[in-house]
Amino acid sequence: MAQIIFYLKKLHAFAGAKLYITLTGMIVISFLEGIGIYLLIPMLGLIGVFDVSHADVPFLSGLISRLDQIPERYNVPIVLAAYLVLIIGQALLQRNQAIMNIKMQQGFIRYLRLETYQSLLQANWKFYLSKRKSDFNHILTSELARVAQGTHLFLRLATSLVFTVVQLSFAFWISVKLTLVVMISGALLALFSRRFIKHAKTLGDRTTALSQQYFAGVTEQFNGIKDIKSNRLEHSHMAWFRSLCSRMEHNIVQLTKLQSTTQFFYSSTAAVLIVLFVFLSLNVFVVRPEQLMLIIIIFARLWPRFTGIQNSLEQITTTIPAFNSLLAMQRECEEAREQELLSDGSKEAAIRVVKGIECRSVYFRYNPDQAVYALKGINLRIPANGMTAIVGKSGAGKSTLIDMLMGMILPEKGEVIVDGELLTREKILALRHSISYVSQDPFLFNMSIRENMMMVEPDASEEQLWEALTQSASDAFVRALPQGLDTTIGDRGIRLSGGERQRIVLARAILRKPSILVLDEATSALDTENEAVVQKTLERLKGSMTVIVIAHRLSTIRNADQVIVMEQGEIIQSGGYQQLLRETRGTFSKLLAYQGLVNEG
Ligand SMILES: Nc1ncnc2c1ncn2[C@@H]1O[C@H](COP(=O)(O)OP(=O)(O)OP(=O)(O)O)[C@@H](O)[C@H]1O
Repeated sequence: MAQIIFYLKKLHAFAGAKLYITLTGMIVISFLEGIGIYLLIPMLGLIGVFDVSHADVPFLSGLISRLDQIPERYNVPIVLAAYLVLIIGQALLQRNQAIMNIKMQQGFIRYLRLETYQSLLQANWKFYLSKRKSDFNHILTSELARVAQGTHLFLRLATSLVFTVVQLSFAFWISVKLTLVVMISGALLALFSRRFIKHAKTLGDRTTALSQQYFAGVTEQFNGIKDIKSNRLEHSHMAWFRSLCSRMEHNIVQLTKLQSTTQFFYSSTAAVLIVLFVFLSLNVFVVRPEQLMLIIIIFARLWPRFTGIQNSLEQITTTIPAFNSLLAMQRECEEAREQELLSDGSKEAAIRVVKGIECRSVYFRYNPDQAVYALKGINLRIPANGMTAIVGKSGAGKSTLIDMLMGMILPEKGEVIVDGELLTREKILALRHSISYVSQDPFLFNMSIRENMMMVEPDASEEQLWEALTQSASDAFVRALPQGLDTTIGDRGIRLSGGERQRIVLARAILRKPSILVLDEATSALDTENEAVVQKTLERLKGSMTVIVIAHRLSTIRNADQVIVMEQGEIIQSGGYQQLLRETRGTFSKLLAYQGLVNEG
């Protein structure tokens, strides 16, 4: 309930006055609907179904006596015209209401989407380390829609309640005893159907869990489709998918069964009650036929409302898990917030590193509950405008160290110092603004090469673009593409090879003229010839920017001013390339020996 109120407040903040207009509209429509039915009585009276001229029905008898004063020939047209105006007016209102409603609902979905997306973008890297990508897809698609639907259902429920209260008052006015019978029966049924609502909650939880599994599974499957196909794992994956789909189908059928069962109970009880009513009215309470007619009409209006309320409650209950997941995700994002995305797009000024970056006794663990440290007692100095290479076996902690230097993660113990000043949360973004990072599996947007590059440097000239492409050894292959720089790449365009993608991303990184260029295995897919070009470029760049390189292929780092060798989260060797080469017993020499590079030093 608390979650629904939280989102209702959000809806209120988003929709403002529109919310009240919609709610009022919903209530007015309900009223008109009620009056329309009420008008049936004089109409029936006029056509002589029964005599209502002396009817002891509140409001109606007054209306009828007024009709009596008008010449009889006008009575039928007046009542029929009133009925027409009412029903057409109501239909028109309903039309506008439906449009307004959907506008508000869709607007609210957009608002939630933007808010959630922004919270996600504002969260720090550590938050992402603990999440699956599919969780974000799931939240932003299915769960968000369910939350908006739940909020909408809640509004419908609120108007239903208002309408029910109004109708109940009418009914009380006509006959207290009979209305009490309806109410008590309704209350008993509501009590009885509590277990249905509980069951609905369980099914709702299961729906969330299953759709989360579905999203995660499908995303992972298609990420790994090459492995699946090349290893002939199609059958086992199909079996997994089939079983998940069956469970989802079963869950939905269960939900519908539950809803239909409640519907059945309400309809059957309605029939039993109507029979009981007619019997009691005629034999025990001795009610006039017009009154009985009205009571039955009101009852027929009221009972579906009870069913509707029950139904809405069940449906709202099934959406509560979605409310929980969205709220939990937003709260986590809030806790992990490292920045505020400003609507005018402004960012903090980039800082240029002039002296260097230092780590002093830095410790870091991915999981504070485990004893294993990914970084242990790291002491190092990365001089500005030089090239530092980080090497070591897989899992040694190289990427973690780079993340620390880029301010993506913060030390558990120890300090990171940039140009003599402690790297605090406040300075992280300014530091990152001065970094270009190229990963092993670089990311390119599904647009042209030009657009991909200009994204980081919107004012770049044609000359600057080509210069960056030349420096990353990409100029020749880009020229050979059908539309050169304007060729679309990615899923909808030309598919580039791993090495080509790496070079384009490297060009993009260089174009930005960062203060620090970080290459995390960024040249792993290049052939020897292209790698030599990139090496020369790095050699040239290092005078004007700080270059940090992780490389498994040690030939890449021959020009490094400093090499840092890591093992199990610690720095076990460091120094110039040539110096480490001379330390024949050191790990670096061994790594070189594995790659047959000892004599090439
Ligand atoms: N997101 C994470 N959650 C938990 N542990 C992690 C995470 N990322 C890395 N680790 C652990 O931290 C240690 C260091 O990993 P890191 O990725 O820094 O190594 P690396 O030297 O870059 O390896 P590689 O060369 O294979 O990329 C490893 O033991 C790894 O299992």
